[in-house]
Amino acid sequence: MPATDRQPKYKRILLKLSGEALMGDEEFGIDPKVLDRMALEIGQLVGIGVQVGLVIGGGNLFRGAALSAAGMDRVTGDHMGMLATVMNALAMRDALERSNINTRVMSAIPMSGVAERYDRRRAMRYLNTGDVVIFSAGTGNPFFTTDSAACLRGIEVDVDVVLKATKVDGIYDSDPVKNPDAVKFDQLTYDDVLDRKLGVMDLTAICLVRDHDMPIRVFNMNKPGALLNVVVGQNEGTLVSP
Ligand SMILES: Nc1ncnc2c1ncn2[C@@H]1O[C@H](COP(=O)(O)OP(=O)(O)O)[C@@H](O)[C@H]1O
Ligand SMILES: O=c1ccn([C@@H]2O[C@H](COP(=O)(O)OP(=O)(O)O)[C@@H](O)[C@H]2O)c(=O)[nH]1
Repeated sequence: MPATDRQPKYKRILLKLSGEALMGDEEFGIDPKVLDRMALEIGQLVGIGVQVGLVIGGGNLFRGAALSAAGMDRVTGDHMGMLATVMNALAMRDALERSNINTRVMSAIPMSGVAERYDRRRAMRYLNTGDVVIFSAGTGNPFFTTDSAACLRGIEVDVDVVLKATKVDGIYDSDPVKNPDAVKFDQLTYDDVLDRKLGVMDLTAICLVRDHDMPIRVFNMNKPGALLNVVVGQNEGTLVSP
């Protein structure tokens, strides 16, 4: 069925893409083919009238915790990680705009001339007009992750659901990358994720969505069409809700 014949379940979403997803088969950096594929899939959502906010990680470039383990000051490492997310956001905007999708990059760290400073009300106006808004530089603070930034921005701009796109099919009873016998869940509560210490998202992010009853769906972005399936209400991945 063409994408345009499918009715969206959500009016506004926040899609979180991990930085590593942008690497494709490379060891580091950004694979332009992956960006183009993601732009195509995001364009399908815009095409059926869904308002899309995006948060992109920075793990394909720098992670504060890894830099700190190698001897760097942690806060400096986290600043580098946040700047990495801005680079990814600029690359994604470029790919989206080449697909004729109007895109705004906002940054939690003021960066005049490169990205607009994050402003909630302005972001909501852009979303209302159908522009994709990329929220970059995480929360602007060290010691947080872009999963937390995605949940924070999603709650702030009042999305219907936070979608965490990852490289596994959902949330399992243990890490499926390490345990081939791991069993996938279709649905979990926030407390299930916390009590069972399921490592797919950091605890700060889970606590934040739990406190605000914001549903999250974890799904595999490497599966073609999965994003559209999620948005039209099909049972992809794992739903975490109250
Ligand atoms: N219980 C679990 N269910 C699903 N994935 C898990 C679980 N525990 C750990 N993971 C790992 O979490 C990763 C998803 O997080 P993601 O943010 O996409 O990656 P990263 O943290 O490497 O950027 C998966 O690739 C998977 O290996
Ligand atoms: O609010 C934030 C968000 C991110 N980061 C830093 O940016 C890096 C990249 O983000 P993340 O690890 O979440 O990216 P992903 O795993 O999604 O690629 C993190 O490791 C942190 O060092 C941060 O300090 N504060």
